[in-house]
Amino acid sequence: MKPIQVGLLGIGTVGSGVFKVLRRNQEEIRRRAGRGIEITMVAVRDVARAAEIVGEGVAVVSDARQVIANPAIDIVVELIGGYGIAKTLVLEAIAAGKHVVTANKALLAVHGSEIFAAAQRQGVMVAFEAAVAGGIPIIKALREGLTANRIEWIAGIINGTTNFILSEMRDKGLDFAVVLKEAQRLGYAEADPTFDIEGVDAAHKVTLMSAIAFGVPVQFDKAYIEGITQLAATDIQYAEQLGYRIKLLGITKRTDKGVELRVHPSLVPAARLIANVEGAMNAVMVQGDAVGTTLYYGKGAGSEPTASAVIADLVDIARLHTADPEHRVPHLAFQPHTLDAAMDSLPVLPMREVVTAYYLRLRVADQVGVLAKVTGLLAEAGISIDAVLQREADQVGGQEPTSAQSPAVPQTDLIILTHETREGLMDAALAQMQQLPTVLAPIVRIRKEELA
Ligand SMILES: NC(=O)C1=CN([C@@H]2O[C@H](COP(=O)(O)OP(=O)(O)OC[C@H]3O[C@@H](n4cnc5c(N)ncnc54)[C@H](O)[C@@H]3O)[C@@H](O)[C@H]2O)C=CC1
Ligand SMILES: N[C@@H](CC=O)C(=O)O
Repeated sequence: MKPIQVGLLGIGTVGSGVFKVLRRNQEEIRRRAGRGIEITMVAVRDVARAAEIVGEGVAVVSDARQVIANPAIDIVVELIGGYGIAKTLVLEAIAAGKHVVTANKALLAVHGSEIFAAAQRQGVMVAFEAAVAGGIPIIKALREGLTANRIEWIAGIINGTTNFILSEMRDKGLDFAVVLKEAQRLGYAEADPTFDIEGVDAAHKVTLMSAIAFGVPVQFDKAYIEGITQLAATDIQYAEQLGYRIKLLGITKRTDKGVELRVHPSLVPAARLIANVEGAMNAVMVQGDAVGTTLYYGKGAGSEPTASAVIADLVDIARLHTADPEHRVPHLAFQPHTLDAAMDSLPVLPMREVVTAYYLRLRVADQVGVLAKVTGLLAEAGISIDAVLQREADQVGGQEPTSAQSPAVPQTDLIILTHETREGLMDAALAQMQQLPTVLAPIVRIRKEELA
């Protein structure tokens, strides 16, 4: 059988990895796919540089539309990134009857419904294993391996840049800005690192997993997103003293009222495997009713790890493209006509309806009765306390007094762990606590997940 012909749009970090791995492992890949898979055309901004990577025998062009228009190309691989030109090109490739592989989580999280619907109409596949957790085959696991299960929840470390930053801040006591620069130097961070550190990249990924897990459309606009830029080294150290690590988690959970879809820093018990995922590594926990808890671990970014996922998609398409479209694995795991109806019974919940536990840190005046006032307000709100810790304000260092603080007032940090409560109740209690004259700085609130 003649080889499948692939056109690459973009040959940067991921594209060059795809090219190298496909060439290095071509014989094994051919035996798996049942036919060869060859990159025959590449579109890129810097044609001369790309020509050096691909060598002779591969056409390198600067206009991506030449790839899409080439009738010999069976699969278009979009590795440009972003929502702009990438969206136009993906839709044009679909309209031209090409199968598409993409690593672009931003594009699919925001415009997935439109893109999957267009692909459905054209009878082509849009494969995106590399879009979530890089080299970890989590899309395949959720869509196929766990297909017997009613998925209960997913919690993942799905952004390598932020996990690297949190690990380095904890281990080496380094500042946020220093570690971010290093993450950029190592190629983990997105072109605009704001997406990484503000939690947007993780929200793109958890949005895709949520849709596949619960059979609902992709709904990035309803995700709650909080990054790590406000996180103080003080809290990382207090969490450690209490037996927890702070991780940026992407969480999606099925509840009686709907689906939680959120990204924020979370305290996780230090004994959990996921709490020990360090550096730029990713890990995803999935809880299914039949299988129980499963954990998937590996490299979530980088040239060859991400290429591994892109090529797995190419092999899938090589195997499946001759099947009737209705006999292929649905893009979002569930049959497309069922997605909108499921949204009615499983709406994405507003953050005030989310139920979770909390870590609170209050910088307070070290006076008689302060603790009683604070715990009294929590009790009035019906919020149960799990543990209280008091530490001298300068004991872990790292926090300057705010302008509201008088250096003459002895200060202390109250650290409170609560049991689970509704976020709306916690918001109201925090607003009241913040009004107390003995509370000297903005209260720190970090959510806490037991993940058991
Ligand atoms: N770098 C990583 O580790 C991972 C990246 N991804 C995703 O993979 C995609 C690609 O990422 P990278 O390879 O890191 O990006 P990159 O910035 O290294 O490469 C982008 C490539 O697109 C080309 N390009 C830009 N505009 C173009 C246009 N109009 N026509 C043709 N080519 C054009 C550039 O010349 C470059 O070759 C993004 O969606 C990213 O989010 C996903 C997982 C991991
Ligand atoms: N910037 C991302 C790269 C992969 O998606 C990350 O840090 O995980």
